[in-house]
Amino acid sequence: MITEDTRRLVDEGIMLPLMEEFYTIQGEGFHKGTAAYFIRIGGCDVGCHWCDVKESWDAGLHPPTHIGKIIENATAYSDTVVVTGGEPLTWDMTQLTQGLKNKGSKIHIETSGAYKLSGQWDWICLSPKKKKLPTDEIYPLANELKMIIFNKHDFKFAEEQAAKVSEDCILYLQPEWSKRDKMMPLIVDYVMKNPKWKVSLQTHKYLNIP
Ligand SMILES: C[S@@+](CC[C@H](N)C(=O)[O-])C[C@H]1O[C@@H](n2cnc3c(N)ncnc32)[C@H](O)[C@@H]1O
Ligand SMILES: Nc1nc2[nH]cc(C(=O)O)c2c(=O)[nH]1
Ligand code: SF4
Ligand SMILES: [Mg+2]
Repeated sequence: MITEDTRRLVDEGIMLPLMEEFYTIQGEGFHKGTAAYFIRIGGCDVGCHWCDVKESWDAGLHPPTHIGKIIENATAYSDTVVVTGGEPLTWDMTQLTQGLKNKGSKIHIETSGAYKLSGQWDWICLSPKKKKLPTDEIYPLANELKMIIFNKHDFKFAEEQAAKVSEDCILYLQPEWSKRDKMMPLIVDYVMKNPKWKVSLQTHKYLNIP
């Protein structure tokens, strides 16, 4: 049972439901290959049927954890921190990112952008989902757009989303993991015909690391 006090601290972003934290190599997108400390915050109701961390969805399963502890752990390992989930923007990220910034961390977020943007970010990886589109405010701020390709229609959705981000936003197509053998040849073909896009692979899954 969560007390009223804990609930208030979570609402204020002083505590967050922490699913897991781990030091690894960023596997995806622009920073792939870079060592980083990952903070996975529980809670997401976007509901992607192919989500590879469904265990994260129910915030109630993940212990409310003081951000001071999260920051202490992260900064002991790495100067680059990736905040992911779940959907991290379910929560107010102001306090967590301020605390990390005070310690000089480079702070990256992996987000669907479906909820109000909070926090200060050095790098925003926006991965829009059809079921709950990003808020208008996040598109111009995204540093990379990472579209997941599960079927052929996803190329059209990817183009619609690319039309909304800034000129300098780096565009990635990433195969949905279970469909990678089927979709990868289509992605290769698409990127050669439309070279504003780049391929992103979930390289950590090939490397067998978290
Ligand atoms: C698990 S999500 C968490 C962050 C946020 N909720 C989001 O969707 O961006 C982290 C990244 O993994 C991607 N992803 C999730 N399941 C995937 C799958 N089965 N295959 C490929 N990418 C996947 C998401 O699109 C997102 O870019
Ligand atoms: N190594 C590694 N790289 C990642 N990039 C994005 C991830 C995520 O789940 O947000 C992820 C992840 O879970 N592991
Ligand atoms: S938005 Fe992210 S965490 Fe939520 S279901 Fe989709 S991929 Fe999973
Ligand atoms: Mg992942």
